Amino acid sequence: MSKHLHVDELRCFYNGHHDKPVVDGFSFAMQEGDIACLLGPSGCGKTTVLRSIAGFHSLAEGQINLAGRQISVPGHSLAPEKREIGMVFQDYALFPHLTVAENISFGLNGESQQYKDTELNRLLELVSLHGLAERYPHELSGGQQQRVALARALAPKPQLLLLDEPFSNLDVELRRKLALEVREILKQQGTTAILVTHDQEEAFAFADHIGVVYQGKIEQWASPYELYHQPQTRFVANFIGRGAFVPGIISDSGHIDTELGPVPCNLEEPGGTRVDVLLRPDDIVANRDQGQPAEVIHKVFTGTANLYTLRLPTGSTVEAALGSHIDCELGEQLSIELSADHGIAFTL
Ligand SMILES: Nc1ncnc2c1ncn2[C@@H]1O[C@H](COP(=O)(O)OP(=O)(O)OP(=O)(O)O)[C@@H](O)[C@H]1O
Repeated sequence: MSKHLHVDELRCFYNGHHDKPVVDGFSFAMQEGDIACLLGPSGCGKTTVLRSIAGFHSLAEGQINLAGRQISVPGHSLAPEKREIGMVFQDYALFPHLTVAENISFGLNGESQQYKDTELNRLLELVSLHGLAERYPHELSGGQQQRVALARALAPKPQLLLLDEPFSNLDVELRRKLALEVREILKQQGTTAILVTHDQEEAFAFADHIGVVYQGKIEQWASPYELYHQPQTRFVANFIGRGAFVPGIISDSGHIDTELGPVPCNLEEPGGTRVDVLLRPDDIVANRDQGQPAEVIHKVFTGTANLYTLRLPTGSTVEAALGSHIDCELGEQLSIELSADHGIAFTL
């Protein structure tokens, strides 16, 4: 099946900075109805890619195709309003002097009155704002305003919806809740969407596929599960989830020997190869009788668990999420062992 969106080898510059591209060799593709996320640290180029897809930034190289149409190539860019792309921004961008109903209807301009009325009701229902149609934006909470912005963006039935940090003005709890709610709405509509964020939990809750972006490129394009369990680069391993690297050596029997014991090997390198192994906090468990000593150097209580940073006898540190009933103070020794069912290692 041919993909709905193709982003091919994008290269982008900003005026006056022609020596160094901010986006370089950037590619991904999406099926219709897919929800993706571009996740990466500040300044890595996420917004530039989103703006290129929306038609606000021209390409130096590469091309973008949406729903069988070429919408951007160097020297030619289809006007943003002709792309059939909807956008939701961080700052809601609602018209302050228009009611909720009028704001949403704005996305239905050019349609017959009967169609407008039916669609408006459907959209109000969809974003659970039925009772608030006559309110003005300043009479709504941040979460409600963002639902209006979403309904307005969905009204023209866009081929693609772009969401640029749409939840970041909201408090953490509401952010997670709204991310899940919006995902449900998009899935219900079959809308293809791309979210840009640097919030990993939000990306995990929202997206089917995540592109981890670093220095203007996609480091890895994968499901949240794969990114966490099979990171393909050190950057992804570090950036996604928690954990720490410890040194290891690949044994002749195909394991990796570490100072905490053997870990299954994910690499096809010969015995004797030196590697760094990523240990996640849930790879380490307490074992009072047969464990190995580790000194508590940092501790965060997270409710269900204590997240410990532990120093091993060689000086390496690891993180361990241990049940909150295991309550040790800084400087105390814990007895731990490895319980990793797969390894994540990188050659030196
Ligand atoms: N108008 C501009 N002129 C020059 N350089 C720019 C401009 N806008 C962005 N940049 C630079 O381009 C790079 C990528 O910026 P971009 O906004 O795409 O990153 P981002 O990943 O979206 O970051 P953030 O998460 O902070 O929004 C950065 O180094 C930034 O400083």
